[in-house]
Amino acid sequence: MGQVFVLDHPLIQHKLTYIRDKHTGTKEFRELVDEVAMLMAFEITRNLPLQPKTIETPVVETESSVLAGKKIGLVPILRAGLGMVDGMLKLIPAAKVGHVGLYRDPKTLQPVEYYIKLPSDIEERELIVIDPMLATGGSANDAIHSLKKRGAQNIRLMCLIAAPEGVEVIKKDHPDVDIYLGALDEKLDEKGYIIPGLGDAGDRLFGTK
Ligand SMILES: O=P(O)(O)OC[C@H]1O[C@H](OP(=O)(O)OP(=O)(O)O)[C@H](O)[C@@H]1O
Ligand SMILES: O=c1cc[nH]c(=O)[nH]1
Ligand SMILES: [Mg+2]
Repeated sequence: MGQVFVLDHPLIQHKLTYIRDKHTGTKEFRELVDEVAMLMAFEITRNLPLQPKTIETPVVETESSVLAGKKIGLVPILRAGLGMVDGMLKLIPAAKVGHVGLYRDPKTLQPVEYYIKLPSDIEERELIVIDPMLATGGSANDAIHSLKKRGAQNIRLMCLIAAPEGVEVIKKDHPDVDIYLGALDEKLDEKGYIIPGLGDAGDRLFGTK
């Protein structure tokens, strides 16, 4: 069964408060999402494998450690997932980036896929699907299905905020996928928005309405 990790580092929680605040404008919202994505990348890479490397310090030869070169792929769900890419690349600069374009139909709440472009070697990569919001779970669920259909073997999901409903959908349909969250909120409202949430992540990132 997939595990759910709420990354409760104080810096993440502090920044999330201002991300949620409706008085935070587009520029600051975008900067905060970028910073939180970087902090979450720090937590999510905690178990990356290391390999020994012999080096010389100015004083003595010693055996130290370097990353073992695990191949990582970031897969933002368009649009709002784009806001988290640069922050993650600051810590994982060698990652390749695939894109899945999906929007949620406002009436049916069903995801509609309109674009997909992935690194050619996704089956060898550890993929991290990124989206600020996991609401009904339909979008992330669909994105993960698309990746698996194309050969992905190893997938994790990282979101700023999730509703319990969305988490349950991913746990049920993709028990192999671990979920990393900045916060697990209370519920969805009748329009499928996360309560308390942050509103519409894409609109707040890009200044649209
Ligand atoms: O879990 P769900 O119920 O599927 O909802 C979550 C999705 O909704 C938002 O995208 P949106 O459809 O607003 O597209 P956008 O990023 O282009 O604004 C969000 O970024 C997720 O992708
Ligand atoms: O609360 C929500 C739910 C879906 N998409 C968003 O951007 N926000
Ligand atoms: Mg949106």
